[in-house]
Amino acid sequence: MSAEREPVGVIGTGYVGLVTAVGFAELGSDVVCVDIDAEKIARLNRGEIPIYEPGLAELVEKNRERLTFTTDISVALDRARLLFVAVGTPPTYSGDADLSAVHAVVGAMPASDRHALVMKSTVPVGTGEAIKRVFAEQGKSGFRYVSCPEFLKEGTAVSDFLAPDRVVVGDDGDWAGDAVVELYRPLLVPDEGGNGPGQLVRTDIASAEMVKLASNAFLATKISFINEIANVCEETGADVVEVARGMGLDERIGPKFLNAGIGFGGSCFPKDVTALKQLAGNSGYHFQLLNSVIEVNELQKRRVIGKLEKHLGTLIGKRIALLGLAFKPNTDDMREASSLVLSARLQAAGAEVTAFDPIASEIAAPMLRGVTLADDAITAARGADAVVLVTEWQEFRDLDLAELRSVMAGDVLIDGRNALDGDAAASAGLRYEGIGRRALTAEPGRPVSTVAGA
Ligand SMILES: NC(=O)C1=CN([C@@H]2O[C@H](COP(=O)(O)OP(=O)(O)OC[C@H]3O[C@@H](n4cnc5c(N)ncnc54)[C@H](O)[C@@H]3O)[C@@H](O)[C@H]2O)C=CC1
Ligand SMILES: O=C(O)[C@H]1O[C@H](OP(=O)(O)OP(=O)(O)OC[C@H]2O[C@@H](n3ccc(=O)[nH]c3=O)[C@H](O)[C@@H]2O)[C@H](O)[C@@H](O)[C@@H]1O
Repeated sequence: MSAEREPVGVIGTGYVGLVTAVGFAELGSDVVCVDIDAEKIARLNRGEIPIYEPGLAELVEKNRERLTFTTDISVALDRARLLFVAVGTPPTYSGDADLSAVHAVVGAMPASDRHALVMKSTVPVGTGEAIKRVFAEQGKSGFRYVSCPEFLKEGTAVSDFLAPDRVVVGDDGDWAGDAVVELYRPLLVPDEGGNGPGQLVRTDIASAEMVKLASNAFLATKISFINEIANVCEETGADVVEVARGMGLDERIGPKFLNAGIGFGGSCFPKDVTALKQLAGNSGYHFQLLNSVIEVNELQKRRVIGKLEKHLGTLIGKRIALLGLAFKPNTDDMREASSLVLSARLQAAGAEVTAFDPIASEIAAPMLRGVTLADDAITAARGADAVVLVTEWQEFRDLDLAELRSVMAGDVLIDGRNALDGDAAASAGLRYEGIGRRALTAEPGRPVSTVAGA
C-alpha cells in the first residue's frame, strides 16, 4: 500500500501537525515533518513526544520508518508535492488571528508548478485567496492552494483524525484538490470509494474556511446556551442534566455538547469565536450572537466564586482545592483553561488555593502563581474548606468521596463539570453542588435524594 500512497510534507509539529503526520503515515504515506523549533525536532528524533495525547506515542513508534523530522523545509519540498500547513494561528490583541507563522511558511515557498500548500491551520475566510494573490505577485502562481480544515479534538485526536465525520476540501478543482481527496480516500464513506465513515465535502476555498470557523462557533454557542439554561435551572429548581437529556433526544438537537459546566476553554473555541466575530466586524457585519457566547463563557468561569461564597461566606483565609487544571480531560493543554481564571479570582478574593492535575500540573505551574500544587487529589484536598472539580478526569470520577471528606476541614464540594454522583457525595457527608442542579446535603433522617437546597 505504501508504494502507491502520495508522500506528504507537514509544516508545524504541534497537536494538529503531529496527528496529521501520524495519521497519514498510518494510512501508508511517507511523511516529512518540518518545524522551526529545533529542540522539538531533536526530541521527536529521540523518540520523545512533546505533547500528551492518548494513542499518539504508540502510533509514532509504529510508523517510525515512515516519519522524518527535520527543521529543513527543502527535505519536504524534495520528497512531497503536498505540504500540509499546521502552524499556530493564535489570537492577537485585536481578536484577529495572528497569521505571521502562516505568512512565514508562504514566504519560504519557492516558485514551483509541482507543489501545493494544504491549509490545516484555522484561518480567517479570505486567507486562501490572499495567499494566492501573494503567490501571483511573487511569480509563484504555479503553486497550488487547498483549504483542508481540521476538526479533531484534543484527547481523542488520533481517532478523530482516522474516523472523521467529514473531510472538507476547498480548492480550485485542480490536481492538488484531487490529490488531497485521494489521500483521505480510505477514510471516506464507501460510496466515495473508501471504507471509512467520513463524508467528503468538496467545495470552494472560502466556503471550506467558513465551515471550520462556523463549526467551532456553533459548538461554542451550544455550550454557552446550555450554561445559561443551567443558570436558569438553578433559579427555578430544574436539573440541567435531565433537561439536556430530554433536549438531546430530539435528533435535530442531538445529545453532544450539552454538558453544562464552568465554561469552555482550550486553544480553539475562545480564539475561533473571537476571530469569527472580528472577521465579521472587519467585513462590516456586527455578529451580535457571538458577543453573547463570549460574555456568557467569561461569566460562567466566575460563577463558582458565588457558589463558594454562598456556602463559606467570605473567602478570605479559606482554603480551596481545585481538582483538575487542563482545559479538559486527557490533555495537558492549559490554553484558556477555566482553572486559570478561577484560581486567579479565588486568590483575589483572599482564598488560599491548592490544586492537582494528573497530567497538566508541570505545564500549569508557571501560570499559577501563588497556587500550591499537590501530588494527588487527596493531598490537594487535605485541610480544604471546599473542593472544586474543574476538569473531569476519570480518576476524579473514581475518587473515594468518604476519604475526600475525611481529609477536608470543611464539607463543600462544587462539581464544576457535573461529573460526580451527588447522592454519593451527600452520603459521604459532603455539601454537593453541581452546575444547574439542586444542591444536595445529607441531613439526619432525610433520604439524600430528596434533599434540596444547601
Ligand atoms: N489543537 C487543536 O486541537 C486543533 C487546532 N487547530 C488549528 O490548527 C493550527 C495548529 O494548532 P496546534 O497544533 O494546536 O498548534 P501548536 O501551537 O501546538 O503547534 C504549532 C507548531 O508550528 C510550529 N511553527 C510555527 N511557525 C512555523 C514555521 N514557520 N515553520 C514550521 N513550523 C512552524 C511551532 O513551532 C509549533 O510546533 C491552529 O490554526 C489551530 O487553530 C485545528 C483543529 C484542532
Ligand atoms: O478547532 C479546534 O481546535 C477544535 O476545537 C474543539 O476541540 P477541543 O478544543 O480539543 O475540545 P472540546 O472537546 O471541543 O472541548 C472544548 C471546551 O468545551 C468544553 N465543553 C465541551 C463540551 C460540553 O458539552 N461542554 C463543555 O463545557 C470542554 O470542557 C472544553 O473546555 C472542537 O471540538 C474540535 O472539533 C475542533 O477541531
